Amino acid sequence: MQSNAGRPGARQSGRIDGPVVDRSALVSRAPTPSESGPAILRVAVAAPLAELFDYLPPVSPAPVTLTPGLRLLVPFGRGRRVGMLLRIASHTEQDPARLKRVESVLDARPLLSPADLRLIEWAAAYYRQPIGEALFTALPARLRDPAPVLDERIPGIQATPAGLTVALDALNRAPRQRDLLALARAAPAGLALADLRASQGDCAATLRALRAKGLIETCHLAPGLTPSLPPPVSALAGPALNADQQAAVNAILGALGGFRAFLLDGVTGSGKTEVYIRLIEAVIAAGGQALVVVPEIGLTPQLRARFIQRLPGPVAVLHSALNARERERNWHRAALGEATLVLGTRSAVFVPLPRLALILVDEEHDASLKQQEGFRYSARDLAVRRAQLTGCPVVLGSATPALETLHNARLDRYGWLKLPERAGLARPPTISLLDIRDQPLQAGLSSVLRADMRTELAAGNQVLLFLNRRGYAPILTCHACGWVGGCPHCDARLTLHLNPRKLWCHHCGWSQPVPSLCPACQGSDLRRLGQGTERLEDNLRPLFPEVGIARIDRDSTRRKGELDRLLGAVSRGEIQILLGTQMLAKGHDFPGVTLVGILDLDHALYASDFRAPERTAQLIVQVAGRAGRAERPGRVVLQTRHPEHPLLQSLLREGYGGFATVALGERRDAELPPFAHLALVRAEAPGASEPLAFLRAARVLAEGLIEAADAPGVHLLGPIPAPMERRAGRYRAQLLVQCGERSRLQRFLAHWSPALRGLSRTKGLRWSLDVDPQEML
Ligand SMILES: Nc1ncnc2c1ncn2[C@@H]1O[C@H](COP(=O)(O)OP(=O)(O)OP(=O)(O)O)[C@@H](O)[C@H]1O
Ligand SMILES: [Zn+2]
Repeated sequence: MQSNAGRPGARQSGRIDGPVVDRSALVSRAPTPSESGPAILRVAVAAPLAELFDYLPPVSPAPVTLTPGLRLLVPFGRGRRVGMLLRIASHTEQDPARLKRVESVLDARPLLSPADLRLIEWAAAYYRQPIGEALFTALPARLRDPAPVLDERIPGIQATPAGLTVALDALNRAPRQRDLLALARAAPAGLALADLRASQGDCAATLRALRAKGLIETCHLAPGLTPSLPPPVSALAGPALNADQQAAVNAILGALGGFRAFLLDGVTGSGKTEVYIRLIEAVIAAGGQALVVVPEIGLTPQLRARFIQRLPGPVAVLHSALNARERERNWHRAALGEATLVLGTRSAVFVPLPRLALILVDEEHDASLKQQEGFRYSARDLAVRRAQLTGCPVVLGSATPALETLHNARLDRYGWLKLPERAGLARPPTISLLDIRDQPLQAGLSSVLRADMRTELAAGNQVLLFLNRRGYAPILTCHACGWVGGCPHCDARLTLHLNPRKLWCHHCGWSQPVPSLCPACQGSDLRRLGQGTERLEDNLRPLFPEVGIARIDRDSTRRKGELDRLLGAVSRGEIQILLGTQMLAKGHDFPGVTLVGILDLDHALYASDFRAPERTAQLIVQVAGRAGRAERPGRVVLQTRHPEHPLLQSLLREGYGGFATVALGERRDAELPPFAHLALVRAEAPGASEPLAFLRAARVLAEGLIEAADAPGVHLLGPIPAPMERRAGRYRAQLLVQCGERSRLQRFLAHWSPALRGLSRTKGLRWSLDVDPQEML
């Protein structure tokens, strides 16, 4: 029997090939409990297991009161595992004599509060994910190991006795040193280095100089005591808000203190970020903490700088460019209530915030807010749930809201705040379609677009070219026999890259040398078909030899700090032509860009995923939105061979709102989200038949359960092979579950997902359950 069997409220969830429950974990050599009945500790173990496990308290008295949210080291199977204490009970379903004891308590105080635990438990239940997996996904990665939390003292500097007494005027010839010393003197308990860097920029050399003079020394600050620094010297006050911005700010401020969800529906360049900053200012001034969640790519240095420069710190930033220690330290500063603002990607939605008063989700339509592996949660949807549990407002901001979000706004579930106009003097860009059928192209650019580029560059403006395909050429083929370089592990072609030179699979990462002769017929006429960003860059240089050109895509920004460097060069005007993939599409504010060229999006117009039109429309509007963000008006030229395509026509005539109305109508007719709710089971195995066989069995199981779960109206579609059937050497298939009512779907999944775990599997078969899937691949 499993440790939580029969426990009221026990949760089960689907899991991927996790270890089976090891019953030996429960066989105990521990001392017999006392007569009075011991406390039973219910623990979630850091493993993909849905069950909670019961343990006895540790033998030696714990250094702290046992409270939910503490990490424990527990015997498990033949080894030990880190777990988290979730509940303290007075009895167990197990034979108490067989329970093992907790070995030790790892933390001095709970890492998660009851409210944090509630959110994570809710998420694990909703997404049918093992609780241990969900919990430890929400914590900094290092805490999966029995390591103690980081030394919480924060490295900083403080003035020495000499530094406190020296006359500041003595430093007049070194004004930076004088200013930093003045800051240090004003903070007798010391200044956190991280805050100093955030507020003053890189000041390592100045600090070294001051230290050499014996005026400052390094120190460690206790958390919770770091003073907030004044905003940096360079900071400017924000612009006066326009009427729409002010109305949005007022509506949201009026909702503080209780739950309410808002859609901030503001066209590109309408000043949504400015609205966020005013809201956060108010929250901080009232002693609260704010949480801002942004997509992977959205956390650009520019956005970080805007928040950090305008708001009194400390700001805890959480993104993938930080190393694990920096992330963990920022996590603690948030959890201890010290950071007033947390700015982070997806997993920031779980960061503990004792005084949380406002949640903002920027670019809420972005697909990267949904985690696509392991614990498959939507950070946007969890942000709304968290706001509800916390009793605070949540604001979802976008120029191209997800159809789900627009639907909620139309039904009045969300307050709908609109910023229909660009802020300041900026006007909306004009968009034109350019029919390139029969047009001679150079570097993929029509003569019209090239002429437009010359005009803008001559006027001292910047040009942005968007091409959503990285590498040199998507196809390498033999002109004699028709051989095409394909991935040996995927149903996909290999992309030719020249820097470094290789044939590369964008789906599984496989790469191989570029052949000089055709591997099939030994012919020597190998041709490169099509154009990726690498080739576009090469082709542009001879066409525009005079100007600075920068390419921004995943390859060109792989090195740490490279994206910052390139974006810096753009904003200083050292770059005139900026080309790249969708990394360029979002969030950037390039005031000098007046012309945007969209080179080739035609393939996206005919993609099979039901969300493809929505994503394509969002991409076009977002890319177009990079044009004309300051005084100079912007133009967008979209090259296409399908100028009559309805999506392009509706976008052009009626903008994103018009497109969305049509798209929502189509979703209603097809009974797709937001008019129905989906769950997707994916299975993959080394052979083609196994995943389909597993999913057929899953379907039979489901058909038998729909009635038992009292979930009529749950429909099963499939199984079918995935659109790309073979990937990384494995065959993939999927089974879709659809239901008009979310609660019914949940009821069905509650029965089905534990049953799925009992299905027999062939060796090497893996499966996963994705609730509210975003990608159907
Ligand atoms: N009230 C205002 N008056 C003048 N300028 C403003 C005002 N509000 C914002 N701006 C400026 O307008 C520009 C665009 O603002 P912001 O980047 O906040 O827009 P956004 O809506 O977040 O854009 P996007 O969704 O396209 O990323 C910025 O340079 C910002 O400083
Ligand atoms: Zn591959």
